[in-house]
Amino acid sequence: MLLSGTLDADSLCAAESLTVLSLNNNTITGDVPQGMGSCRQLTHIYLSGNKLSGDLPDFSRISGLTSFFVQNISLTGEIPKPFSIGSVMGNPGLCGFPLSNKCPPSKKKMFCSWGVKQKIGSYIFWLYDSRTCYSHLHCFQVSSKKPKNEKVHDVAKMESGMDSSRNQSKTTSSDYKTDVSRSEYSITSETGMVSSSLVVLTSPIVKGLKFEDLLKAPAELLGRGKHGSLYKVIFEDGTTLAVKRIKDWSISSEEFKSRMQRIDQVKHPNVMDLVAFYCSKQEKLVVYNYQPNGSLFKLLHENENVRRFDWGSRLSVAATIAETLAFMHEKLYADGIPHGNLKSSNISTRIWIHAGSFKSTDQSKDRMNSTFEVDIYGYGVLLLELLTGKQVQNNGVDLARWVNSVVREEWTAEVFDKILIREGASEERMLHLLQVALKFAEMMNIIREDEEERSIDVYE
Ligand SMILES: Nc1ncnc2c1ncn2[C@@H]1O[C@H](COP(=O)(O)OP(=O)(O)OP(=O)(O)O)[C@@H](O)[C@H]1O
Repeated sequence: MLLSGTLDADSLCAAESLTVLSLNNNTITGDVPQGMGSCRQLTHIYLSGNKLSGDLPDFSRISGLTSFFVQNISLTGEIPKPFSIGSVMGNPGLCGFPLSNKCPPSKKKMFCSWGVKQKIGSYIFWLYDSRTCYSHLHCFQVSSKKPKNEKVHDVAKMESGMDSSRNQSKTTSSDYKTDVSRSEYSITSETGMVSSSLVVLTSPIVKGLKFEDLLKAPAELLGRGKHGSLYKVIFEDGTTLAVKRIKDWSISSEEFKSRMQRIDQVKHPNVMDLVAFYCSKQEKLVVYNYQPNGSLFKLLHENENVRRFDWGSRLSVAATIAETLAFMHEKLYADGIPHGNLKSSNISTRIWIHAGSFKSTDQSKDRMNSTFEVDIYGYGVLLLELLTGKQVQNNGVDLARWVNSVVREEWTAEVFDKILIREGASEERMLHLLQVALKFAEMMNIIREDEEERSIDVYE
C-alpha cells in the first residue's frame, strides 16, 4: 500500500522516538515542510521517489542526521550536509556539494549574512601536521602590481616570514582574476619535475586533477597559520578549492600518505572530507572544497547580526562539536591522530570541522594522551568563546584565566556575552557550561591557584 497525503512537521517533531523516517517511494505530495528542520531526533530521512516539491528545509540543525535520501523529487535549495551524491540525485533544483551545481550567489549570501538559527551547523576540518619547503611559492601567491619576476620574490619573502607586512598579504579575488589568471611559472619549469597527479580521495569533480593544474589556477591567499598557508584556488569551470600548503613537516611521503588515507577512511558528516592530497619531496598539499560560508569565528566576532546567534544555537553548535570530536577521537586514537588545532576559525558555519591533525611521531601513551588533550582543551576554549563572545588570544590561555578569575573572585554575569544576557538566556545554564569549559582548561594545567595575574586585563 502506498502512503499519500502531506507531511506535517509538528507531528513529526513531536514524535520524539521517531528517529528513522522511512517514506521512500510513496505518493506523498506537497512541500517538505520547513518545520522539519527542527525535528532534531531524526537520524535517517528517506523521502526518495515521492511527489514532494519546494525548498529544502534547513536540516543542518539536526546534528545527528546521518542518512538523507531525497532522490528524484523536485526539491530546490542547498544540500544541508555533504551526503553522498547518490542520495540527492534527480533533483535538478538542488545545489551544493557533492553536486556539481554550485549554489547561486544569493544563497551564498544567505549564509554569509549568518542566518544563524537556520544555518548553523558544524563542519570540522580534520587534517594534518605540516611542514614543507618553500620552493615554488610563487605559483600560488602572486601580487598584482608587480612584474612577474618580482612576484616570485614577494611570495618567497612572505612564506619565509620575511615580509613584515604580513597582514597586507591578503589579496582580493578580483586582484587575482586580473593578474594571476595564468602564472608563467610551473613546478615543471622550476624543478624539472614531471607531471604528476594528486591523490584524489573523494570528489568526482576534481578527478584527474594534476599538481600543475593547482599551481596554474588563480589563487588567493586565505591565511597563514603555524602549519602553512591556505589558498583559495579557482578553476575555469568555477570549481573552487581550498589548498593547504604545508610547511616544515619532516614526515616521510609514506607516512603522510597513510595518514591522509586513514583520515579519509573515518567519515563523519561534520568533518569535511579531504578532496585530494599531494606529496613530493618538495611539497605537501592537502585539498578541500572551498567553504564560502565563513567560520564560527566570523559568526561570533565579525557578524553584524550577531544578535541572531542566540543561546540555543550556541548550545547546539557546542553539542555538535563535542559529538564530532568524540567520534573522531574514538576512531583515530589508535592512529595517534588528534585534530590538534581546534578553534573557531576552523569551524565553518555549516559546521564543518576543518581538518587538522598533528601526529606525534612519539607514540608513547603519555604523549598520545597529551596530544588528544590539546583538542579537549581547544574545545574548552571554544566553549568559553561561545559563552563570553570574547576573542581568543594567546591560545586561549588568557581567556581561560580571566574567566576563572571572575568565577572565583568577584562573580559577575558580565562574563557572559551581553547578547546572551540581553536575550534572557538562563544564567544558571550558562554558568554550568562555563564550569565545564573551565574544567577542560584546568586539565591542561593552565589555571593555577598561585597564578600571577598576567595579561588577563585584555578582557576587562
Ligand atoms: N576549506 C576552506 N574553505 C574556506 N575557508 C577556509 C577553509 N579552510 C580554512 N579556511 C579559512 O581560511 C583561513 C586560514 O585557514 P587555515 O586552516 O590555514 O588556518 P589555521 O588553522 O590558523 O592554520 P594552521 O593550522 O596552519 O595554524 C581561516 O580563516 C579559515 O577559516
